[in-house]
Amino acid sequence: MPAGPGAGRRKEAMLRVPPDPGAFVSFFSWLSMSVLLPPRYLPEPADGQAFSDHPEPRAPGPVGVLLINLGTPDAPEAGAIRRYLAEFLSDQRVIELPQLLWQPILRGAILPLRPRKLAPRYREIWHEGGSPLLVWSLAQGKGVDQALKSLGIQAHVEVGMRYGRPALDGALENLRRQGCERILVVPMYPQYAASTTATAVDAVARYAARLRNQPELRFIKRFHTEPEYIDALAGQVERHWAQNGEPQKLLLSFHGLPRAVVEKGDPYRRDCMETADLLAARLGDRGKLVSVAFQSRFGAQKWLEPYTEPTLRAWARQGVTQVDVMCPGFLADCIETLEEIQMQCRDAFLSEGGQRFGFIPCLNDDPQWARGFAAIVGRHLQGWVKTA
Ligand SMILES: C=CC1=C(C)c2cc3[nH]c(cc4nc(cc5[nH]c(cc1n2)c(C)c5CCC(=O)O)C(CCC(=O)O)=C4C)c(C)c3C=C
Ligand SMILES: [Fe+2]
Ligand SMILES: [Fe+2]
Repeated sequence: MPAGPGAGRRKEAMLRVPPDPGAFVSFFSWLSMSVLLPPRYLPEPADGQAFSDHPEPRAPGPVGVLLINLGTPDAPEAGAIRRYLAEFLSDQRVIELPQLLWQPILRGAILPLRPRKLAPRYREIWHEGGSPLLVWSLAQGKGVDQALKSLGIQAHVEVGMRYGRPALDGALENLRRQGCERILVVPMYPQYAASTTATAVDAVARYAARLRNQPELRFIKRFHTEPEYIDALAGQVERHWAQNGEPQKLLLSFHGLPRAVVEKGDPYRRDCMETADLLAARLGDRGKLVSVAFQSRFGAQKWLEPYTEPTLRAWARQGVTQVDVMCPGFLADCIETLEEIQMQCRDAFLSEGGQRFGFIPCLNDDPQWARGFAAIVGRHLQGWVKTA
């Protein structure tokens, strides 16, 4: 179609970026910080060669891999849970409301009540080494480290949490202290969501903004279509079925998101559906057992549907007696899988007449997944290290 006279103007209008309301706030922080204070950067390790005219040629430093997971409370107690939720739920990538409106609700209604309700639930799932999310994330970091070495890839692997400990900044400091000038950042979320992946990227960028000598950074956006991930999920399902028999239905339960953020362009739902299609195809004939639902609705607005627990209840009422549930969006078991699915959803399904509820664990310390994750990481290190 030939471009009409208004086409250029229309295109220009499409490209115009609306003003960022946050800029108003940044203006005041600029006024208070930059006008009065010089920039303050983190100290750099000195090698004494800064003024040398003939410096020793430097061998390229080691490569760092930073695995980032969500984070979890330090203890299964109301105080620790309150500190964790305060940080997590103050993130505007997670709750897309103006702070002026949201903070009174968070501080006045959620933080006084929810931690006390969550404490016994965390206690039920707590491991000797801490919160399961932490224990399994660290185990996965160790597994990836070993698997990279056995692929002949030399890299320092660190695990950092977006909220709580071990802190992301500390993990990045550890990598810098080990001389890593090239860092691959790997959010531990197979499916991209702004509330998980993008906030991890933002936090790394904020850390980098505090450095004079920035490392070279790469980011993995998502890896839900990588064959190693789908194979590891299929392996987990097949092992479960070999021990327990096949169910009538296999429900893939992903963490939910508010429907509105998907309508505004978050690709998360699509990533989840692609994951389900690939896993179903990988399971062959038994792929027809697969359905998808979304768990963990929070607040009053509509979240992604169908919801997990009502789906299981409805199936039981319709005469489905045997189901398995798996949570492919979580690499590590956590309160969402061990308590919400394995306990609450099991009770709901059995109370409606279901007879067998199977919970298929997350990939956790599965050695097949450690090798697969390392292979995915290795592909993103191409050009930085020798890869087979
Ligand atoms: C209220 C908004 C929330 C959004 C949006 C959200 C997205 C989201 N979360 C995960 C993964 C995890 N969430 C976990 C716990 C958790 N999530 C929310 C809220 C939102 N999540 C809350 C309030 C909590 C705390 C528990 C509760 O109060 O119910 C966890 C587990 C942490 C643990 O300690 O075990 C994970 C993991 C994803 C993947 C996601 C978006 C796709
Ligand atoms: Fe969540
Ligand atoms: Fe939840």
